[in-house]
Amino acid sequence: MGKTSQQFGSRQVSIREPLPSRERERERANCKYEASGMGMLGRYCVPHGGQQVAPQPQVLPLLTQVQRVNNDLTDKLSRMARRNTIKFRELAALQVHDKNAEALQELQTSIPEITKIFDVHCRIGSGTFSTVLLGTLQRERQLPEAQRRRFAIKHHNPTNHPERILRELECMFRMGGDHNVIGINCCIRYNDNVAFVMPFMSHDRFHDVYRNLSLFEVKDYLRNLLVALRHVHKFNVIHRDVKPSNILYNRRTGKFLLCDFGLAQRLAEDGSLIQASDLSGAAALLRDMDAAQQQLLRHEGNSVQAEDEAAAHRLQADTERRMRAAGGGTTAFGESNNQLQQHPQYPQQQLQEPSKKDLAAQKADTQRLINRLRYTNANVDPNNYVVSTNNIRKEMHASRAGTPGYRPPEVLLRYPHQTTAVDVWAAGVIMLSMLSSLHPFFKAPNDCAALSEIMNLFGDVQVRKTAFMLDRLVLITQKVAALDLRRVCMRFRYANHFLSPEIQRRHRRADGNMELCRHCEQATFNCICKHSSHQLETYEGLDMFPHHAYDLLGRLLEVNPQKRISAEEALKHPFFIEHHRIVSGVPLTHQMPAAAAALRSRESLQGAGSRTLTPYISYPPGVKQLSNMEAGHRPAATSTTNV
Ligand SMILES: Nc1ncnc2c1ncn2[C@@H]1O[C@H](COP(=O)(O)OP(=O)(O)OP(=O)(O)O)[C@@H](O)[C@H]1O
Repeated sequence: MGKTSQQFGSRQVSIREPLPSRERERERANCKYEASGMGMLGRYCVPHGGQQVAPQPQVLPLLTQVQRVNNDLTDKLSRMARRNTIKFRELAALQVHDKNAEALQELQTSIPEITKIFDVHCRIGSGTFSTVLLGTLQRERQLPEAQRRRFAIKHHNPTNHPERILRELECMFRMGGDHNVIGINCCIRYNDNVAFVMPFMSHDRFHDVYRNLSLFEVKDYLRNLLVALRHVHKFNVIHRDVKPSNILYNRRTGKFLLCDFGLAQRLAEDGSLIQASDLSGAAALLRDMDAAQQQLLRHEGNSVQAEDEAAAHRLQADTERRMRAAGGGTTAFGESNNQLQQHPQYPQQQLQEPSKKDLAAQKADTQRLINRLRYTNANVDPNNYVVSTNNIRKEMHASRAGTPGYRPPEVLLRYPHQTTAVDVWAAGVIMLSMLSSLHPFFKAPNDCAALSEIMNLFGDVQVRKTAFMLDRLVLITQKVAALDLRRVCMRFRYANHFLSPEIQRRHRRADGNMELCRHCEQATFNCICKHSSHQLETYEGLDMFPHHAYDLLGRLLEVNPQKRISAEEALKHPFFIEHHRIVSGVPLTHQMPAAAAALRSRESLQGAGSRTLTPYISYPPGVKQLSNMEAGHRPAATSTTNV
């Protein structure tokens, strides 16, 4: 069809008219050629199993067309991605707006008194048991915004048990306002609705900061946390819910507060837990509170926020003083994963950008390790994985209060005589996330899986020994070797380094395969087993955390609660005693970004509120980049986008 031929000498040349599109398709399907390398855009076609040949003349226009279609498609896709990003943003803004309005309305209708005292601005946080809103005093309306004191108004859900509310109130009143523990200004009750008024502190979400905190900041965070725990534990109280979302940490000012005592439990002198239904102290508490309430509101106000700038200046002065005293040395600040390549002791690690394939392989490898850490045998009965070794005392009632992922082995083993060591374990889990850049580190759906996660990290022997000591027998189907905490943390934190094609190539066998450890399933040069028999790559100079950090981590995460370090002891650990050295000649602001940022002016009311509560939206990778570029940001390395 549509084909004419002309005779030129001995050669016959066929001229074909353009084919209608359906026929073109048929022709393409019949074509015995497949594009080489670059799909249909390849410059040469290769017959099946054959040699490269120049493309047929009629294939060329086809290829150009395909290229054009391909370009159009890419254009369309990126336009769609951009449209989706905008939609996501609008939706998120709408949702925030709705929830804000809803929370404000709820507070106004359930405790009308509040609106006579406070201007309530926006919602700053919400949990399972409450909604927290930002408020300022109406009588300070005439003051400039920067001088108005700010309060966090925690509106308890009416379904909250009064005992829980009372317990939280008592903890905040008796222990709060000092040693990094949140205080309370007043408590308002109207029928079955209760609101706590506390000092407001603008803070950073752990999600946003844990991956790029400097050594100095990690030390500071942990020291502050341990100071708070030491204070709480002196009162014989277990917080029971130590986790990042209950810690208010402002990276700009270095300020730190431990909050949310809703699950706190008091220990009696003999170490037994005081039962939740014991309300005998309520009358005394209310009397004491009555006396203090007026004074608190008048004098203390919101000292936290007002002190932000003063604290920042103090921080700056303090650092300058230390800088003068240190007079030089190596920096301990701001050395993050990204700075690995500039490390003086690692000059040879000029790692090139990994290709897409390498990145995919790295991601898969890391996911395999995470799966290994989180592995639970599917045949285990989650309700019957631990039995008492003591047949006489059959009951296994023990408090399980706390957040999954932060519960220590003694809680998972249903041990009734729990102590303040419960909080120390949770502090260890937070430190583990910081050192490994993996958060949440433990992510089990139930207590049985949580115990196997702990076993996958510390080995079955450790857990079974502890269980036996606590009169428990753990039933396991498979032995697990203990892992080395430092190597595990570094494997996650410096994944780019360990999985870089250069390093992998260096350790590959002659047959091109990588030798793997039988236990941890990692390459032998980077075996993460605690007792490894392989020849390991030395890490000297690679890690920003000193050995002391891992020693402290191991003590906080001691499986046996009776051997676990206390908050008081942990504060004396060499990790906190080491001096921070500052490089002379380098501007302080470059060494310690927090100090520089602290000099910025105070945030606006809305700004402070929205920084504290910004929703997370996960975008597909392409979309995320677009959204960042639109917002004028550099593409972030995180999987979530701050909208
Ligand atoms: N004083 C404060 N200043 C600023 N923000 C606060 C303050 N207190 C609480 N928030 C914010 O409100 C959030 C929820 O507070 P809190 O943990 O006390 O509530 P909750 O209902 O007990 O939460 P959860 O269910 O997580 O235990 C916190 O994560 C924090 O972001």
